[in-house]
Amino acid sequence: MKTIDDLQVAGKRVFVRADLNVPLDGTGITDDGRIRAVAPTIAKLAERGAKVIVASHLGRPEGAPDPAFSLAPAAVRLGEILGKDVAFATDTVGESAAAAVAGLADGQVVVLENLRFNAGETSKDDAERGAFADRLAALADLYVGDGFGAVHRKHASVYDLPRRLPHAAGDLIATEVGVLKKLTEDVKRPYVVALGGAKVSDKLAVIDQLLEKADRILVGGGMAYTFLKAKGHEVGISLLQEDQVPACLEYLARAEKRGVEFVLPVDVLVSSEFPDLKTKAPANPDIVAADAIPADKEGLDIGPKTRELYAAKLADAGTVFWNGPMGVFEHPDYAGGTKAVAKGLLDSPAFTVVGGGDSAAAVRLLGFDENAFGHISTGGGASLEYLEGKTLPGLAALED
Ligand SMILES: Nc1ncnc2c1ncn2[C@@H]1O[C@H](COP(=O)(O)OP(=O)(O)OP(=O)(O)O)[C@@H](O)[C@H]1O
Ligand SMILES: O=C(O)[C@H](O)COP(=O)(O)O
Repeated sequence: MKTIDDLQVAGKRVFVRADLNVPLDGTGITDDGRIRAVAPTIAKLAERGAKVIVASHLGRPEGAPDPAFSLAPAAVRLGEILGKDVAFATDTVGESAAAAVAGLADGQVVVLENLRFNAGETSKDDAERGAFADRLAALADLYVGDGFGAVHRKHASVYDLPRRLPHAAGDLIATEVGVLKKLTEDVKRPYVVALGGAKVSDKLAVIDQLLEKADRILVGGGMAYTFLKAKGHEVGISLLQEDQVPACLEYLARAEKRGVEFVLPVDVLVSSEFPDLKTKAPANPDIVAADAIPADKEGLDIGPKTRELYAAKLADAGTVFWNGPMGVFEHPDYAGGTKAVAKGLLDSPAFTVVGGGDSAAAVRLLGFDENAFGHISTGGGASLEYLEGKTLPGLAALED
């Protein structure tokens, strides 16, 4: 993969595909880790005299503008981090973007509006995606891929655009790939993987491959309930990927056969409603055994016995990879499981990697020192798929 140092950027319009998909509380950014992570690449390009065009997705708007997913707050925050004015275009390939790019002097930066306000960005139709990539390509002379969190997506700005412009990997992608590569080549054992979070359908499949690599897999967060269901337990109104129940059964059987320790929650915190993340009003959850979730309740965090169990399972690890919060950590009543696992990582002698936008944010928001972990990856799904050994569209496009 070429790096920024291989590009002559002075005076050129350089399109930087970043991942500014940061957690928002209304319109306020609750954790700016992903913006800080890509800022050095943007600063370097600007210092070298590029006209820098930053583009990203935020959330999952459905191919049309939605103010709730505007990148405007991220542009403001990027300006604060860089210590310079950052322009903002109110569209991605329309008049505002064209005018903003045309108005850039060397060393200036513009952030375009959310790429996913355009249906072409995420389209499964190659021609539709290609047509959108053509319009993006018209804005720039060079492409720098640095949105590591999105490299597993075959999207126009990630996969099709680098095929249309001379391209290189940004410094964040280079660092991320460097660390994760080590986890695929040379892991100190026991290798423990902790999985949680909410993107269950995306992430269940990685277990298939992890069963070949990990010695122990701890499951929490929204991911746990499909496994509990597979074990024959009722999960009430918890997050459930019903169509994956047979796959989960197969994973459990294979884990046993291969001698991979597969650890599920023994107790959970439940409530009849999802907590209010804005007011953070007390949720007063109940603690129930994992095989006794009431029909009208939802599991929202791992319980105290599970926290102790997972801490013990992390204590002797040689390597830990953790993706996905153990519960709805954004609410204080459901942050305990995520806190316990974060502390378990820090207390273990292992080389620890935390992956994922929300997982990394959780670590910081819950007061842990991010520098105490071996590596905090900006990619959740992306890092998991990398560890799975998959070809990631956004990395393959940069290698070509
Ligand atoms: N039991 C649960 N039920 C519902 N949501 C949950 C549960 N446990 C965790 N979550 C939610 O999972 C979300 C994070 O999941 P996600 O899979 O997006 O992780 P991530 O670290 O951001 O990875 P990525 O970078 O791939 O998005 C949090 O917002 C958290 O509230
Ligand atoms: O948060 C992430 O994992 C990345 O920003 C990718 O977002 P996506 O899962 O909506 O494609």
